Amino acid sequence: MTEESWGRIRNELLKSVGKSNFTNWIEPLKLDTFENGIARFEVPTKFMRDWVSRNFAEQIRQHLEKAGENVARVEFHVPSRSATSPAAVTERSSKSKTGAPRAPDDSVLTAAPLEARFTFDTFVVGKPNELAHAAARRVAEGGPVTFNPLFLYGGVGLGKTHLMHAIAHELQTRQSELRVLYLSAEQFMYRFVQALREKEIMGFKEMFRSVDVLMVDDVQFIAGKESTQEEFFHTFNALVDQNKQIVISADRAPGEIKDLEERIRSRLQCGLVVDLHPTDYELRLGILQQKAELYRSQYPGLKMAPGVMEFVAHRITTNVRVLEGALTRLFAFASLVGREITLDLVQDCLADIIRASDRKVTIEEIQRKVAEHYNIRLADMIGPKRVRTIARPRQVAMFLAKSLTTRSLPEIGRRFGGRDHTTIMHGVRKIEELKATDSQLADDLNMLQRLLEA
Ligand SMILES: Nc1ncnc2c1ncn2[C@@H]1O[C@H](COP(=O)(O)OP(=O)(O)OP(=O)(O)O)[C@@H](O)[C@H]1O
Repeated sequence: MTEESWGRIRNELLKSVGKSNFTNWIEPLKLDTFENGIARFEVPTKFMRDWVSRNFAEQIRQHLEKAGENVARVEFHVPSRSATSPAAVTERSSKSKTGAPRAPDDSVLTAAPLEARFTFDTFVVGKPNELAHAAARRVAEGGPVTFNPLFLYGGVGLGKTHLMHAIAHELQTRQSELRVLYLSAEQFMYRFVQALREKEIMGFKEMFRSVDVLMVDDVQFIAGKESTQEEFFHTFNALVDQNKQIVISADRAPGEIKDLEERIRSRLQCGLVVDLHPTDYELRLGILQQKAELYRSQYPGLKMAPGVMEFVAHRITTNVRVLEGALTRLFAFASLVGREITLDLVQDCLADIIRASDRKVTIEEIQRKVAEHYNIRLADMIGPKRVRTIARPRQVAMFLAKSLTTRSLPEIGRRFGGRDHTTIMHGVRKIEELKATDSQLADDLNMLQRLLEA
């Protein structure tokens, strides 16, 4: 391949990766050699090497191939300073040319792959995560270090990893010369053990101490692992001394991680400790709406009945990962069977998830809260009176029993003084109809639902 044909290929790449990716990542590549089907490119920094090999190598290889070059793989290497470290490599398959599985180091694990969709743009902000989001944004601005470390914690699937990747993406865009290293605590340990085994501990130390931003996910993993903790401690101190930003995440607050050395615990508490709270209804709805937008473009023509998103946001409260999984399943299922996404379809398709995440609101609780709200006697909820002032709240309670519990209509009927399931169905429909036009009723329902969920 000549410089000239590489020039043409670059033009093609510009079209496929877009202007800003091209300027950031492709333009700085210098074709070094092209021999035996291996195209070697020079990249200015290690970080860039890892980034390009993770995100663009395959595209580059395909473009070369399209242009008629017989290319088995592309490699990137940093000249001079880091010439001794292995080049990041991407291959057509995970096997090496000899057919043997690749050793882990072949692909350079200096940073774990970043998930492209974990950006600030796709992160929905609500009350439960606004502080964590603001702190992450501040770090991502890349200005002078104001708190070190930033310690993000929260339960499973609440967005810790998403925020960390978002910081890395943002820093990358703003200051591509920064060396940002993101990895899980498990990978940290893995690399440490490997360095010990291969007597490359100096290289390990040098690598970790030369980054500008270090992000370690799931730090609770190193608890109880003595020598990894020790090494982590030294790395941490060395970076803080150089005023380099550190971002840490864990599933709980530093003080609550068992078997963590006291000196590490206190270091972790030194900066800003913020938690991601469990999601609330509004945040869940926001996340669902955002994801649904994406799916709508993927599955054009698929219809969704009103109230579906609200129902899912009410009923699936476990965590965002489960919420996303539910939506994925819903769209895939609906498109497979060619049906509109209705509440019935949701109940069919997500029954297991809904059951698992059921908050166990009881019908009795619903009756009590609704009676209190409308100022009627609890006994009248299940009694025979038909006056509107009692019948309407009773229907509201029926509606909530249907939407907030997994009880069947006959079962709900039994709890409402032995009424027939058709009566319950009538009540539920009535409220469904009314709430579309009666804003007072819609507000009442919202408030009651929130009360019952609290
Ligand atoms: N506020 C949010 N907006 C949009 N998506 C979100 C939000 N919070 C979480 N998610 C999504 O939920 C999923 C789980 O999030 P993530 O992997 O960041 O969780 P985590 O807190 O790191 O969980 P774990 O403790 O299991 O590692 C991801 O797909 C992420 O994009």
